[in-house]
Amino acid sequence: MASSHIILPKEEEEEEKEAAAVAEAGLGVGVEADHDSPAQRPYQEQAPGKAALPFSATCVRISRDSYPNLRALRNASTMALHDDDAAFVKIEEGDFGYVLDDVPHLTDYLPDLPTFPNPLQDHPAYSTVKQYFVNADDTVPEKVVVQKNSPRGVHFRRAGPRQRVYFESEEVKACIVTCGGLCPGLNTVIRELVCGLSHMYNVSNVFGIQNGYKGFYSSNYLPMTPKSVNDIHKRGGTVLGTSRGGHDTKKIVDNIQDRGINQVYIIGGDGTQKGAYEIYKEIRRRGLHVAVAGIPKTIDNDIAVIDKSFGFDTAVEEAQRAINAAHVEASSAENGIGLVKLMGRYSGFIAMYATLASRDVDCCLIPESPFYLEGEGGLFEYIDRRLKENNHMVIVVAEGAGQDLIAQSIPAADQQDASGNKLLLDVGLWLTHKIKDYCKSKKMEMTIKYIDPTYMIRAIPSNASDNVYCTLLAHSAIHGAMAGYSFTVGMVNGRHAYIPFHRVTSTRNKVRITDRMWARLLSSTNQPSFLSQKDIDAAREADKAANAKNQSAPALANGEK
Ligand SMILES: Nc1ncnc2c1ncn2[C@@H]1O[C@H](COP(=O)(O)OP(=O)(O)O)[C@@H](O)[C@H]1O
Ligand SMILES: O=P(O)(O)OC[C@H]1O[C@](O)(COP(=O)(O)O)[C@@H](O)[C@@H]1O
Ligand SMILES: [Mg+2]
Repeated sequence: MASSHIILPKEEEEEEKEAAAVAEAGLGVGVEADHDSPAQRPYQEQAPGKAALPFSATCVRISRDSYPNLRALRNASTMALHDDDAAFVKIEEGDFGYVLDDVPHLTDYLPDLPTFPNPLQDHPAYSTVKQYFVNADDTVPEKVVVQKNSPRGVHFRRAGPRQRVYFESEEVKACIVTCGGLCPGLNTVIRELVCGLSHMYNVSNVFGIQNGYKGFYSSNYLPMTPKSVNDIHKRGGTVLGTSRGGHDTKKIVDNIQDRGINQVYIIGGDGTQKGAYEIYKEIRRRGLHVAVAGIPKTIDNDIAVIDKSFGFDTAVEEAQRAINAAHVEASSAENGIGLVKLMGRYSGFIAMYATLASRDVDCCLIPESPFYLEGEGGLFEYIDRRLKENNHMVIVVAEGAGQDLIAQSIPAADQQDASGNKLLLDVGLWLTHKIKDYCKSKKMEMTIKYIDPTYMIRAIPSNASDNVYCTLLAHSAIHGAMAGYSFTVGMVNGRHAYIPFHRVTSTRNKVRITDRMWARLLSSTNQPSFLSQKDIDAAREADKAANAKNQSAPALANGEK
């Protein structure tokens, strides 16, 4: 395969200079392992017990010294990669600007591990599957919209069962932990991990870690069986308990090592995936035969790279009940206003999708789109107009919206939770008072009903489609761990993929107010955009800069395919 193909015109000169400097200093791309192409090493021909190599072509260890490749990755995507992470990044470059941002494999530091046939091939239920195993070289593109001459861009390793695995079923000792806030579907993922390990790979040693990361070193591990988890998907929350804080890498890995755990399944959001990455790095430093699989969870749906996080659909669906109630209350009163607060600390995906789904919402406020109350084009003016036209209105506000505005009238205490997340001021309550005061000042009779369903929404079990999604995520995670990879699993453009930890933790998805999805919302509610021409130009410029960096394709909004 060709390499060093992505050279972007913008920085060509700079690149050349850097490459020359690297060559002069005698530095370069450090090749960790050189793997044959699949044609040269059909699995069937391998001597039993000999390590099957995890992927074809060159596995490159990127370091500060192998700068051109690192630059290629940075250029091929909008990701901001820290140099500290660079030592753990595996990049493979191919023809026409193809970049594989690969996930680490056990053989990266334990090259002589034996392999075993995948027990799935003897499973009667899977005997009808046309292709038992995914092709070892299959990858999934990060961007699917490309132009004729654009480079092929960043790809991730496709998820799925491999022909050979790096663990014998009897020797697997797996553990599962849930961290961070609750989210519909946690119990379904736990259930499907336990059942999938047992049913697909005959693994019977599975343990639950209680109450998040701290449970690794402060509680007993709970044995879990398909029988003990049979019904848990019908319940909200997590049967294992969860927490924020408590991540102590050394103590966690000490316990993993002492208890002989060799597969770690970590369900949680961006903070949790950062923790999973730290655990992986420590496991690797110690040279342990342990795979780490992250399953991304966040009700806010703001985890980078993946199409959607589990539980999001359920949350949007459940939010309809609150919006309906707000609409009933508002439309039954004279000048009635229904105000619904939905979750979304940094991003307004739940609010945006719940609004678009409902059609009863007159105004949606999200963190990404700053709003103002008074004056021309402000919220009060819109409320005035809407009540005159319709006699009632429904407002949906994401909890992270308007925080700067609130801080102007309520001194922010700047408190944080155990994970270091800033504690938010209640925008719903604040807005209720502000609207009441405004109407009073205008001597306008009105009724406002504030509904906060946030914790009720995230405490319910996942809906049918999320249940299926959770099952697929759990299965993909199991296949990857059995095959010896460490990764975060997720759906990328409709295909499941193994994504490097650094990818999902280095940025956060946000609603892009310059995208068509937000325009759809504005047109469906008819609300003011609260943006001046200057704001719009600035947002466009920011997007342009991001897209210029990502030459492979213009970035699309989450969900806008
Ligand atoms: N940078 C980090 N390194 C290691 N662990 C982290 C990091 N950030 C958060 N965590 C841990 O991840 C867990 C959940 O994090 P949090 O941000 O609260 O939720 P979420 O994972 O849902 O985003 C907590 O136990 C926290 O200590
Ligand atoms: O009250 P808690 O448990 O800290 O959770 C509240 C926060 O959790 C969230 O649901 C997001 O958390 P996750 O990313 O962990 O799912 C936010 O929307 C909300 O601000
Ligand atoms: Mg978080």
